[in-house]
Amino acid sequence: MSASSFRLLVKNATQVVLVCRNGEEYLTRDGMQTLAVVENGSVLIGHDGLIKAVGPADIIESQFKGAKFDNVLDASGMCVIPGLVDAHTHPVWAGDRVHEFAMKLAGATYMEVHEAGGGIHFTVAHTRSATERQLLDGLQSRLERMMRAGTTLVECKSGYGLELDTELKMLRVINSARNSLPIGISATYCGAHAVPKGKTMEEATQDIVAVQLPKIKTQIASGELQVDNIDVFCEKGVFDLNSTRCILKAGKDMGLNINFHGDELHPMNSAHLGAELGALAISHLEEVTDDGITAMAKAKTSAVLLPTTAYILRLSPPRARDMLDAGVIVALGSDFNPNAYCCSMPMVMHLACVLMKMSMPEALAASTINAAYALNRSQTHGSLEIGKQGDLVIINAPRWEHLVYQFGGHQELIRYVIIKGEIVYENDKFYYHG
Ligand SMILES: N=CN[C@@H](CCC(=O)O)C(=O)O
Ligand SMILES: [Zn+2]
Repeated sequence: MSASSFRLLVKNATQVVLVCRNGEEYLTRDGMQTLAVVENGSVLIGHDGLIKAVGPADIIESQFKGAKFDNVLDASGMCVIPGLVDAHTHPVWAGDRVHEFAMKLAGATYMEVHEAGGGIHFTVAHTRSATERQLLDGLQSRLERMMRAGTTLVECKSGYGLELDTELKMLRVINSARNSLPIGISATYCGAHAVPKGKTMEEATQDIVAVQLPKIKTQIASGELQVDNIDVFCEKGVFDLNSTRCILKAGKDMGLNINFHGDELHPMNSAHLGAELGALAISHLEEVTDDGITAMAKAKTSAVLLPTTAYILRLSPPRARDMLDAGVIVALGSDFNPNAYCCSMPMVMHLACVLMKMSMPEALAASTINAAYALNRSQTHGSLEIGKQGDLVIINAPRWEHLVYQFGGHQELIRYVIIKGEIVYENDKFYYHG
């Protein structure tokens, strides 16, 4: 091959986990059992940030003899996996809720706290009065923390404003983070995260459909905002099925992907609604019915499961095995929010394995290709294949499964995080205890 130049060569990794190798948009149960892995492999990333070659180290070495590389990382003894994708977070807010964690540990339920004016309402009050700069500072440090834990693409929701100005403020903050940090962002408008104090559900629905969405549409058209998805918290005492349908349809009509909270605390028929509307994803699903599972499998509506929430709220975990057996596309998310303060997808994968009985390959596929599918990004993210974005995590361990197995050990295990072929995090304090 003629001499050419590239941004990054990662060579001689003990394992390169491709996840899949045939351009799959997602994996269902059978495809998740044995992920595509190259032993002693290399990955080459071009100046455009895209993967140019991935495969056995000796083949890549001879194929690219004489080529120039801006950067070469010798990954001998280490493993490479695709950058992790976190398909569900609420990272823009002010005011922590550590006091509510104490209440919940003492026995209060999520809805008891919410109905007493705490929970989302507490965060809404603090987020409304925070400045855009304060919110951006908080968001940036949370996203950097996620990046250090291996996340390279993350879904970020608004939803602590519940009125036009604050929802727009949150979406602008997400936009600024997109422009100032290397991490990939999928932005979600979640103005229907709760019914604001002083309004009925019907009034809140009307405000979203007639006031908030049209304004957001104008700002998307003018290029002021980039918004990818629409979300509603479809739950008893929050938004019922009809209001949810009305809001999601209005969002879909303006080109947003439907990606909403459903069947979390009560069976709401959210899964049927998502399938009916062609939703790309429904999150939570702790209370989904068997029929709902069947409907999601048929519609290829992915299930974004959030083991941190079930763990913290001591709920029965979502039925991942039943969903996988029925052919549902299962993805994972951290659900980072003031209730579930977890920025780490490796910890989410561990919880998914232990609490939801997923295998480690299933958990990795759910945190890469399937999470990318939930965000409509699996053409560009979620696996190490030629032409996809060069987002990688290099783990200082001889098998990739250590990242899941060593619960809370990701900070020591992750050696490099790479986005578009650039090192965005280098850990020089790494070590490996076998
Ligand atoms: N369930 C609704 N929304 C969030 C919690 C948000 C909050 O409590 O602030 C969730 O996905 O867990
Ligand atoms: Zn959520």
